[in-house]
Amino acid sequence: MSNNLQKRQKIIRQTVRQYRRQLTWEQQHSAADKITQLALAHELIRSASHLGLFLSYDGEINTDPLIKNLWAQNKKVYLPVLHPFNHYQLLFLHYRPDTLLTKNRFNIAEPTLNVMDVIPITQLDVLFVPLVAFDKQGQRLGMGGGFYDRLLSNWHKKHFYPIGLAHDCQLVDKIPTAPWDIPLPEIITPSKRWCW
Ligand SMILES: Nc1nc2c(c(=O)[nH]1)N(C=O)[C@@H](CNc1ccc(C(=O)N[C@@H](CCC(=O)O)C(=O)O)cc1)CN2
Ligand SMILES: Nc1ncnc2c1ncn2[C@@H]1O[C@H](COP(=O)(O)OP(=O)(O)OP(=O)(O)O)[C@@H](O)[C@H]1O
Repeated sequence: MSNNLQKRQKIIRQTVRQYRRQLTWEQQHSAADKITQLALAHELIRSASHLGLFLSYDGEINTDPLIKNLWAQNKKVYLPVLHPFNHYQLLFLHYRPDTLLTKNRFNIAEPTLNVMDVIPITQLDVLFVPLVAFDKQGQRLGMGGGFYDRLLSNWHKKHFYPIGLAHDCQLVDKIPTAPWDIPLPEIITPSKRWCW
């Protein structure tokens, strides 16, 4: 990757993560409420049984209310867990109200690894994708680990439908992209559903 591209991406990450952290408790609460309502009214999500979510950190939109509503509808929720050996891979584990959580090396809560709870990514119907910034073309910039880029490559052939979740303040003019950056077909923010 060119140094210049990395630098531009780093500046966007720093700026937008700062915006996110500055959101007040009230703004966070209202944002979580709005994306939960938008998601629950979404046809594809209504018909999905197996959904990949993530547990929020560093100012990301709070997914707890959405997860609780999905559980109440008897849907199965899965969370990403860092692969123990393969540093760039995520596993998805079944998340239930009584699941034990531990902190991973990034300090993000994740289910304790138990192979019995792992689901092949191809069995997910919907994959909610975290992101740091997005633009009006649907390009996303993540935390920089390349985890979701790898999952999203050829997503059309993998059965699941990816949906980004973000605050409105995460929209930027243009994300400088690398060849492996995969645009999302949809991003839900508190104010609207962005579809491409
Ligand atoms: N909620 C949530 N879970 C997620 C992701 C995410 O973006 N959001 N990920 C999406 O891929 C994966 C974790 N990816 C990450 C990639 C890099 C850093 C990172 O650079 N963190 C530190 C610095 C490094 C460190 O502490 O060792 C930082 O905050 O700057 C964090 C997470 C899996 N789980
Ligand atoms: N499909 C891929 N195949 C091989 N390497 C990849 C792929 N996607 C990303 N990478 C590698 O991962 C690194 C990080 O990628 P990038 O900065 O685009 O991550 P990100 O989109 O911000 O993070 P994430 O996807 O985890 O949210 C890149 O420098 C690249 O080396």
